[in-house]
Amino acid sequence: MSRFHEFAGAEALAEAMADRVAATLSEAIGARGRASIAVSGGTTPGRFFDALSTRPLDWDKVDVTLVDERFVPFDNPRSNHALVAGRLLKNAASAAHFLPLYQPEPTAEAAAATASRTAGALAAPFDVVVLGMGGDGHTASFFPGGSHLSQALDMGTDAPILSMEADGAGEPRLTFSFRRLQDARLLILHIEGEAKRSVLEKAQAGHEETEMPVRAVLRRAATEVDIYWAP
Ligand SMILES: O=C(O)[C@H](O)[C@@H](O)[C@H](O)[C@H](O)COP(=O)(O)O
Repeated sequence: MSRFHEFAGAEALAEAMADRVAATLSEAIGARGRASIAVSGGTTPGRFFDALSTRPLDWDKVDVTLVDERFVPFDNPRSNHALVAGRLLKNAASAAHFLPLYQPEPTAEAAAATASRTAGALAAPFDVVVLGMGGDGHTASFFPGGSHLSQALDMGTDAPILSMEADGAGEPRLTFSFRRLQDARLLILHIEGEAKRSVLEKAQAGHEETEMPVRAVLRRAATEVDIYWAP
């Protein structure tokens, strides 16, 4: 199930989504003393990060991590950590505690195992998960044809973080599993543009998850998905 939130433009979406996420994080801190959020990288979330970074809350009680990461170090322009450091972990949000997925290990598999003991050890469920979606219907690093796709989508998978390789992914990836993302207290899918709306409609019209892995989130996430969209 999902709820569709349409906005006139990207700025209005970013402000509304930042308000909703900030309220959820503050509520979590009030209820449990800390809050956790896993965010996606890519080109879509920048405005949202800028807006969220200004929201007044007890950021020193917020654990921030990534839904997925490219297997590259911080100084690589493809790094999602670098994106979050530059666009989110500033202003009020500079006080947040960030847990990276990338680890300086010889392989992505070894990095996934190490990250599973650090970022992956954050208490489940996340308070907030923000997903993006690619034109091929991937979300997180659940890519069609991915090397560990079935394991990543399997609710029986214990490992919180897995490596993933796929033709459409570029470098090897590190990704939280579907199981660790799907029950977030607030589960958002953030997409923008007409092309992505068409991809979403195609995903909603079918059921084969290996073809469009975002379908796993749309069809069987424990939490109802809040879809945020602007043209
Ligand atoms: O590491 C990543 O790239 C993201 O986590 C990925 O899942 C992203 O959300 C989609 O690929 C959409 O990316 P765009 O926002 O660039 O379209």
